Amino acid sequence: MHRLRRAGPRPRRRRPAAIAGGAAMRVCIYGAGAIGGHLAARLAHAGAEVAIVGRGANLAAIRERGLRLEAPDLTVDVHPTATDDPATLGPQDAVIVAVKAPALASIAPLLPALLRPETPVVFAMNGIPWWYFHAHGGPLDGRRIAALDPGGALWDGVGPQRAAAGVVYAATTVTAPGVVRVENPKSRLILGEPDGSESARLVALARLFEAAGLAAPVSRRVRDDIWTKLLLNLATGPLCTLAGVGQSAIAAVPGVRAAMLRVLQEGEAIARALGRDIRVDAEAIVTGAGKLAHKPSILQDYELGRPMEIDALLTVPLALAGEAGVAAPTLALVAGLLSLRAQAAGLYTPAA
Ligand SMILES: NC(=O)C1=CN([C@@H]2O[C@H](COP(=O)(O)OP(=O)(O)OC[C@H]3O[C@@H](n4cnc5c(N)ncnc54)[C@H](OP(=O)(O)O)[C@@H]3O)[C@@H](O)[C@H]2O)C=CC1
Ligand SMILES: CC(C)(CO)C(=O)C(=O)O
Repeated sequence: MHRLRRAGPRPRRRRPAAIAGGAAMRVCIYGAGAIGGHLAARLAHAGAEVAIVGRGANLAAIRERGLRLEAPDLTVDVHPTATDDPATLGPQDAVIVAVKAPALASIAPLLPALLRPETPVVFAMNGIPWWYFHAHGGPLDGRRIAALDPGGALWDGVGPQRAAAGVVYAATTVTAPGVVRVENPKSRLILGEPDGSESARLVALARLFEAAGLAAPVSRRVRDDIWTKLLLNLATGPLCTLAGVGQSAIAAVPGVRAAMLRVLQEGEAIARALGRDIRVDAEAIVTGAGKLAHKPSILQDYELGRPMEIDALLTVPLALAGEAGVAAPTLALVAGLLSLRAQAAGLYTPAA
């Protein structure tokens, strides 16, 4: 039994989605930190068959005491299957990867043990994904991004045809091993296929998350969603990390707020030059970000001495801006400073 403590009125317990044949959908969450822990806890609480691949102190705590989610709408302790060896879990109906981008190369060889020929792999991560140009169409179709998939381990070993996007809106922190706190009241996981189809595999997964109390729309234009989310990361992550404070603190300083607005405008121009149909309300985004004390995950990484997602969040978007002939001087400045700081801390090595 899960121990429950809920904030607010008791939500209706929904039945988990089922796959063809009536069996419960087996989902593996690879990487049980802030985002993976949040997703796994909701699924487990809703009764889905969820297993976690984790490591270290976090895994030890989940095995010993279970996983605790503290979200505005739900506080719950769950006890999902948790392991450091994906081979012990066997093939899944869906895999959700929620590690930081620099960890992808090391997990790539271990993912196939979780896969049947039809198993989708959702990368619930920030930034430009390694598969971005798969099914993109146009002259860039099928282009690989070496900085995000060194040696092609994911493209060749997992395959872009399995890949799907997971765009996460949830300001989340691991506050202690096995304990995940979500700050914003309305979390969201936008799912999307690279080819824009509303596939049965994502619709089934979306139903599962919706049943678990997490909004999970399936987007037909998920690259637009990837960029819209990335703009928020660009406006918050680097400046918070340079200042060593959370979002509300930077947004309260007029000069920094102005830089956040400029970064959003530059990011939007890059996205539009790449064909994305997005138009953001920069003022509203900065105001919204400034309401949360949240330390962006890239700052969390810096403070905890973990490899930082500089390539997926900054280097690759800036390289794409350069190719598209879009000037992004403010973004280049904050990215350059952050890169230097990350290199000095031994948390990032630029590609040669
Ligand atoms: N936190 C947030 O608010 C948000 C984060 N995101 C994005 O979501 C993605 C995940 O971020 P987040 O959850 O914050 O990151 P965390 O660092 O909190 O979680 C990642 C987890 O993966 C584990 N991990 C890394 N490598 C392996 C491995 N080889 N085997 C097993 N487990 C492994 C890490 O273990 P260890 O701790 O030992 O490194 C950690 O527990 C990132 O792309 C991030 O940018 C998106 C929206 C919001
Ligand atoms: C919550 C948000 C948007 C903060 O920048 C994020 O994605 C992160 O922490 O990485």
